Amino acid sequence: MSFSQQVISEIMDGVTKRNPGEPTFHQAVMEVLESLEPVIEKHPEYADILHRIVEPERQIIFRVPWVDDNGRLQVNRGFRVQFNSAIGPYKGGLRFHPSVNVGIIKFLGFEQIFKNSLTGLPIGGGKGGSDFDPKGKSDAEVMRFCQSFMTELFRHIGADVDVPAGDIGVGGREIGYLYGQYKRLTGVYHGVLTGKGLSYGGSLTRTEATGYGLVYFLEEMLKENGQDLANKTVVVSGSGNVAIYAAEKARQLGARVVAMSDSNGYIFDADGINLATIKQLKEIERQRIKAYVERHPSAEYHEGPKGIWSIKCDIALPCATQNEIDEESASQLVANGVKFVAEGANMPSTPEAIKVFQDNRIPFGPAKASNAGGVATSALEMSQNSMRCSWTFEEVDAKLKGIMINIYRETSRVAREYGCEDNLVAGANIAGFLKVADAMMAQGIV
Ligand SMILES: NC(=O)C1=CN([C@@H]2O[C@H](COP(=O)(O)OP(=O)(O)OC[C@H]3O[C@@H](n4cnc5c(N)ncnc54)[C@H](O)[C@@H]3O)[C@@H](O)[C@H]2O)C=CC1
Ligand SMILES: O=C(O)CCC(=O)C(=O)O
Repeated sequence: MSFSQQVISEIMDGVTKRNPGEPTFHQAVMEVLESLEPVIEKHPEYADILHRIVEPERQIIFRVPWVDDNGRLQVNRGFRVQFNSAIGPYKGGLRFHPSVNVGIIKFLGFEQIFKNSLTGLPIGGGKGGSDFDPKGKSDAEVMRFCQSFMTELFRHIGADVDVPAGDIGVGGREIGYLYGQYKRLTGVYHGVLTGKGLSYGGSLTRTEATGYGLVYFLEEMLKENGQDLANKTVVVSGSGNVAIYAAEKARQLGARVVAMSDSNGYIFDADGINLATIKQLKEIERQRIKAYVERHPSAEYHEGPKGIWSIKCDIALPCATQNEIDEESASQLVANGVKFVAEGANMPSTPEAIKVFQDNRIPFGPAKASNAGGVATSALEMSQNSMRCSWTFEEVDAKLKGIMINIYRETSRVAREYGCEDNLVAGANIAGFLKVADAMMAQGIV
């Protein structure tokens, strides 16, 4: 066993023992550590950093009591994991979903360290959320929950300390309620959350940023292979914030998006999905995707989200949730001739699925790089808040595009430098790590 393999195996053993029952966290750490083998071989001095980087600086777990519309007491659990502040204030979204537990928040917070570093902007890594399910709740219930959640969270965050944003189940409505309560508790009007409404400090383009950024990244991947999006058939899983705006940008660039999904099932529309209908159903009516076929009878609805990967396409953009593409789905995509895959969701492909894509030489954009446009634009929102100014849509969009092109180029350059040509997973993990590791070294053992 080489020195680097020994270090990695020792750290992985420690992570598994110290964090029992947290398989997604183990999965996220394993992927990064494996990528870092050539780095530790070349620079053994980084070995000590690895021991520290897998341990969050702080984990906050709290009770969130609230009263439902029937006057009954409900109690949820809240989380904020402040993972790494070496290069800037903790930054990362809040997820409200019944599946949330500390392991899920730790996997997301860990990924966020490297993603945020890749943006080139001064933001550290963090993530939070709750096992609260906003689905089926009234606006008043969501408001009371958000107010209670912030009543504890406010003492741990700040514009230069920790700046949360949205993720699954947390969109403009939730950010508004959270911000209102923060302001009420502190009396301070500053950029403590991103994804805010445009009338109270939000940035133009933040809503579109993750999806648009994903497609800007994809465009660079295509360009590198002498191709573009015109007339390509695209499958996008999910139908939330990331999926909708990835589909919108892909369509603007000439592609045909034929399928989208939610946690219940998927729709296939050979004419191309009508995004106005999806926005109406998901952003306004908060309905299931099944309702699409009532408005577009020539489209098909199928129960179960996984079947979406059996649709023949040139490009697959998983934009729903973690581990949604397993080995079987990846093999199905490859057998049906998929040519490019880029991740919009966080860790949507299992390690086995990634291996299938890589073994078949399918260009593969890993989440940390390809979905970094959302958090990058959040950092641009923080800059605008600090400067007390608002940039135009075009200005923010141009900066976002520049950042995504840069992430693609840097990721492929670093992959080449470390002998992993064309492996963007390795490139993203190494490039993201090096900046944070150098900052940690410079700041001493803290
Ligand atoms: N919102 C953002 O700016 C960013 C989000 N992400 C990631 O993107 C993914 C999606 O997040 P958002 O779009 O913000 O959330 P969202 O809450 O707006 O939408 C999530 C969508 O995924 C669907 N879904 C959930 N489980 C599913 C499954 N198993 N199969 C198919 N669909 C499923 C839901 O029905 C919903 O339509 C998550 O992995 C999130 O962590 C990553 C970077 C930034
Ligand atoms: O905009 C942000 O701060 C959060 C984005 C996020 O949660 C993510 O990149 O996964």
